[in-house]
Amino acid sequence: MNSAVSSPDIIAVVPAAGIGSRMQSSSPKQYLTIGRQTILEHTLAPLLAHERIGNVIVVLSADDDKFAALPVSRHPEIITVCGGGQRADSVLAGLQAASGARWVLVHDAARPCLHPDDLTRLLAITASSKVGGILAAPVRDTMKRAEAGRDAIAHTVERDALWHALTPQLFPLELLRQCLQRALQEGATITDEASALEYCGYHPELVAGRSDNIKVTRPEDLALAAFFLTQLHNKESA
Ligand SMILES: Nc1ccn([C@@H]2O[C@H](COP(=O)(O)OP(=O)(O)OP(=O)(O)O)[C@@H](O)[C@H]2O)c(=O)n1
Ligand SMILES: C[C@](O)(CO)[C@H](O)COP(=O)(O)O
Repeated sequence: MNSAVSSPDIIAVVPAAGIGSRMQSSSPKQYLTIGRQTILEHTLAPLLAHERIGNVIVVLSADDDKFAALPVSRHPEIITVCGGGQRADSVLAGLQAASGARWVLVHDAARPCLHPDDLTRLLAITASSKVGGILAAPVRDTMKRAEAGRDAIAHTVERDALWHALTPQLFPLELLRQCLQRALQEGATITDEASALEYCGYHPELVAGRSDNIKVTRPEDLALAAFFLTQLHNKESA
């Protein structure tokens, strides 16, 4: 336990209200299992274990009947709220239940392979940043823009300074709440929290993160996530 931390100054929001349609599975992907735990349990573990993170707000779909059966649902730091139609609506619902912390960390339920070193490096920006930032991975492939309406190359996209946005994403709680509310009210397309701040004119920091912090999205991602989690747990127990 780090004695320098007097009390948690970060609250976490975990959007877990999706249906996982691209996963083509019978149950929402956050409840698929890797080893002995669901993807959601793997995702929650490092957040609940971090001394700077207090409550973890898990955003569930209104008809979720699985979370309550998980032991983690009884953790004293867990709060649950109902999500909305889009991920951004779910995150905003989570923010409406967030209080008592200066910072909010938003992390996809579908990203179970978060490395503790990445979490630590992201949290370190609170010492210097007033805007916040995100874990991100520099693009490694040549990127192509398709022609409208057809799978043919229109042109190559300049990949210098091009990054994959990951999660967690970390922002001052009130700033994110205000930016997300305004962006959604004004009909902006918001696919991550940083895009709400960008919409309002801010430039969040990019914190280079590991490319094995994958979002389980398609069927082939499950085996990859299982491999990465095995690597992570072997390292932690070494
Ligand atoms: N209305 C929504 C949609 C998504 N999410 C969450 O946002 C994260 C990232 O979204 P994505 O990977 O797109 O998950 P799904 O929307 O479930 O997947 P799909 O788009 O394939 O249906 C997931 O943890 C998902 O549970 C959410 O809380 N509320
Ligand atoms: C938030 C995110 O994971 C950053 O890459 C991504 O935008 C989520 O997109 P999705 O279509 O909701 O999975």
